[in-house]
Amino acid sequence: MDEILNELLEVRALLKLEQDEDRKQYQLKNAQTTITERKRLGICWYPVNVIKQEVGFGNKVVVELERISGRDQLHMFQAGSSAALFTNGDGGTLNGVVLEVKRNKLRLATSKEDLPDWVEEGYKMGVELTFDEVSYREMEIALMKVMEAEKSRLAQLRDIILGAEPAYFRREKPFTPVPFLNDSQNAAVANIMQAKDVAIIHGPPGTGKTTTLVQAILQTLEAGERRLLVTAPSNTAVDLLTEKLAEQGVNVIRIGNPSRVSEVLLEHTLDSQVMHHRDFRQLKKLRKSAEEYRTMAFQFKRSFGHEEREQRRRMKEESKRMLEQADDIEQYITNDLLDHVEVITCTLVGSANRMIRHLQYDTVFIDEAAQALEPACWIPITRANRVVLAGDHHQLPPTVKSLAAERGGLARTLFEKCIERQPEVAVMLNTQYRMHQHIMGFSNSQFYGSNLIAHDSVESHTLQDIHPAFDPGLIVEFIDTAGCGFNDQTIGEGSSTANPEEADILLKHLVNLLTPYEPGSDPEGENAAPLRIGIISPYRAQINYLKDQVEHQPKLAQLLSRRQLSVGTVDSFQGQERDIIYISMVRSNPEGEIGFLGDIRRMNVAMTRAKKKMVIVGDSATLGQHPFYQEFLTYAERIGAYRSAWELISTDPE
Ligand SMILES: Nc1ncnc2c1ncn2[C@@H]1O[C@H](COP(=O)(O)OP(=O)(O)OP(=O)(O)O)[C@@H](O)[C@H]1O
Repeated sequence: MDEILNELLEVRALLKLEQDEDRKQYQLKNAQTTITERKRLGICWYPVNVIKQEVGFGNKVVVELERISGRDQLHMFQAGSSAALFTNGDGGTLNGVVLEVKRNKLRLATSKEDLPDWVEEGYKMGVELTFDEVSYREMEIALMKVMEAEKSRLAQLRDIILGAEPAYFRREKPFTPVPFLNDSQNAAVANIMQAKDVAIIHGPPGTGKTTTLVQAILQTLEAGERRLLVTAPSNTAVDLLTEKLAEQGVNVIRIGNPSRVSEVLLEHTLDSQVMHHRDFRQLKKLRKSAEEYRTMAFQFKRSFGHEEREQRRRMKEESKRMLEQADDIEQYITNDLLDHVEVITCTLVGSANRMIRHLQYDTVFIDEAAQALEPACWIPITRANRVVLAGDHHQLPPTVKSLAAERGGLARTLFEKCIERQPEVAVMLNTQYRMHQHIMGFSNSQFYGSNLIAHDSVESHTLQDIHPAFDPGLIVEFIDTAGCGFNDQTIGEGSSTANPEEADILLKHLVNLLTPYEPGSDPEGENAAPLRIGIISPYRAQINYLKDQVEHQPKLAQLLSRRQLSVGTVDSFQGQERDIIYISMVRSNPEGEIGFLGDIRRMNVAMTRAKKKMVIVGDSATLGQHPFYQEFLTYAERIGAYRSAWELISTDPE
């Protein structure tokens, strides 16, 4: 027991380090720069005008701001960001959360029921992003709850998930397989239905993890559980699940701000559900009257006499009284909705949102659990009777900014701990629907114990299936630049690395491959989709170079503008797939220095994005000094994927 408490104390200490580092990086970027610089960085708009004020949830004022200078410049504001309105008139600031951003306007939900006087007094104002302390505070609260739990359900879940107590399953419980799921997917759903405490879906690339998770949620509802929480660390994943559940006719409410605007998502936000409630009209009427009183009150400016000030005070009070009443009605509507809902969806931190933080759930589902910080996972678990985790601990771990926290193990997830200490709670999905068997082969042997199988529909598919003009050729190619005299170069004070010559070889190969293909000539049909290509590199400087060069190749530029070609970091491709993937390894030096190519989980993500063709360009002499890449080279030779870059160089007309 003490061991578990010590472990949690350690996690708490690491989280503190991370918070300090995160804040430090934020402050460095923000506070030590001038307003002009902050504007340039896209974290500040200045000056802005208040073009509208209204009353939002909890009687707090929502202001709509419009930027006056720097219009249409790129910026970092997005729904959900913490931001503050500020003035250098009297140095005031007003904290809030961004609700919505539209080109040069944004709506800020402030933390106050009344705007401070400086807003009305004609000072120049700006709005800027602030450091997000809320997430850290919620993680800290959750960790404390977990550590303090005794003889409660939370205490049991903590001990089971962290491996100190066995997990219990009702294996005798009958389960009817879902007809369109494969055997391992059905086994994962059955495992969830029979689990009393915790179950894990381990979903390697392309194995239908989302499909399986959605079916598990439907089955759980069918079995009579009411009110489930479905969460993930990222808004994108939460949005996807919300849409899929809504599609299945589930009564679902999305708490928090969706990351994109879609009809289905908007319809399922709490705000929208409140608006469609039968008692909403009453609420609206009260808010409107309150607004009228406020407007009247503001007609009495400070400079007027005692009588007017008194009037202003009375009207503001009346307005406040009405708003309180409106708030009660809103609370009633919200409770009514949350009492009857089947599934609530939100991010991990969002599960501590004040609208739902008091709720308990029969089952909490956490998707992308292998990418979430442990303390963030505890936030929803403190509200759970049962927990289901889904993810793949062989793909990207969560990002940790503090080197000390990372070294201390903060990137080690709850998913990883649980699957290692309680392997029997997990079922691995073993059939993948993405990669040709040669593309799957290496990752399969390195990470999945060779237990993955390529489904019949993909195991031998080739580019010819997309377009008859393609030569089926090799499915996997390793283009070896060893001996070509290339060298990687450090860019920007050691922060990134590039290898332009390697990039040129890569693009030359791609242009050759695409010779028989005319953009826009893709076969038409119900399931036909245009060819899609991805170029991945772990290094930002290399990506910048590649992007620049792509613009100079007419066909590639055309594909880029048709969104059939994308160039990006490994992280930007997580969860995605392309027909063709090129990977630029960059590292090429006599010291065998491979930098963060040594992060093999990141490389596993890169190597499992391709469906029909994967081309890796790199220097075998440098890469081969690392055992993982040495094995890759052996694999490439075994399947006949090895080629020397000389073949490409010698076909150069120059
Ligand atoms: N049982 C199945 N039969 C046929 N196709 C399936 C099956 N399960 C999943 N698929 C297909 O596999 C693809 C991936 O499914 P899904 O999006 O659920 O996967 P995922 O595991 O969440 O993906 P990722 O690897 O990005 O995490 C989809 O095109 C889906 O239609």
